[in-house]
Amino acid sequence: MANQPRVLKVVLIGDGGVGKSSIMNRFITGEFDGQSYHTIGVEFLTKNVEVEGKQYTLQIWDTAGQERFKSLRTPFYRGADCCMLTYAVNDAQSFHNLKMWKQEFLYYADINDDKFPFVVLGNKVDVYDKEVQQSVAQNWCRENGGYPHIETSAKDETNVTECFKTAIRNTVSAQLHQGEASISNLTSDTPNINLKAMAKDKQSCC
Ligand SMILES: Nc1nc2c(ncn2[C@@H]2O[C@H](COP(=O)(O)OP(=O)(O)OP(=O)(O)O)[C@@H](O)[C@H]2O)c(=O)[nH]1
Repeated sequence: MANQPRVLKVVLIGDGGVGKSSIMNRFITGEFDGQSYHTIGVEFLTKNVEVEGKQYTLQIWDTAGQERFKSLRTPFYRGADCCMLTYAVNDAQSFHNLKMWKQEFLYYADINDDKFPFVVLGNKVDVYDKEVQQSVAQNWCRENGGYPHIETSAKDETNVTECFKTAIRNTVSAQLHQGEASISNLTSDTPNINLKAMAKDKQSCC
């Protein structure tokens, strides 16, 4: 059981057309399709990934970004371990909409915790008509919760594997901190149990 890969549910959200499906497909199949097909509802694929000597099964949920599919995508936010807020670097509006996406996710995932492990992706970094500078996006991430920010290209494969590995590291670290925070809330008269070690064990189970 200890060697079973840990399953992590990662949800990709962001405006229609920013490249969510392309990022997922590039990561899973290694291929890129220049055609545009709007996702209807959600699709999910899995992939086993090793990070720092540990095995994870990433369950990647690609959601439809178009407003008309809102009711189809939001039921799938619950139970997410991590959320990738995605914009396209050549589409400033998709970057401005990240705040709305974050709120939608927290509301429908029923999460109050602002420390939820979001990762922000600026996709299509291969294009020449960049509208969102990296420093601007990094500032937004810093001011909105200290989220990792990664510029990706599903087209030329820039940082595609790296962004999912960052998602894993960030999720594991956030869950570990949550475990430690709940431990520190317990009274100190539990002397015979190493609670911190238990929280760490929990990371490698299920
Ligand atoms: N230049 C470039 N184009 C990309 C990149 N990623 C995706 N595209 C193109 O952008 C378009 C939209 O990509 P999708 O992956 O369908 O976007 P999406 O975010 O899944 O869109 P919805 O399903 O509507 O939410 C397609 O024509 C892709 O080929 C990229 O990294 N660089």
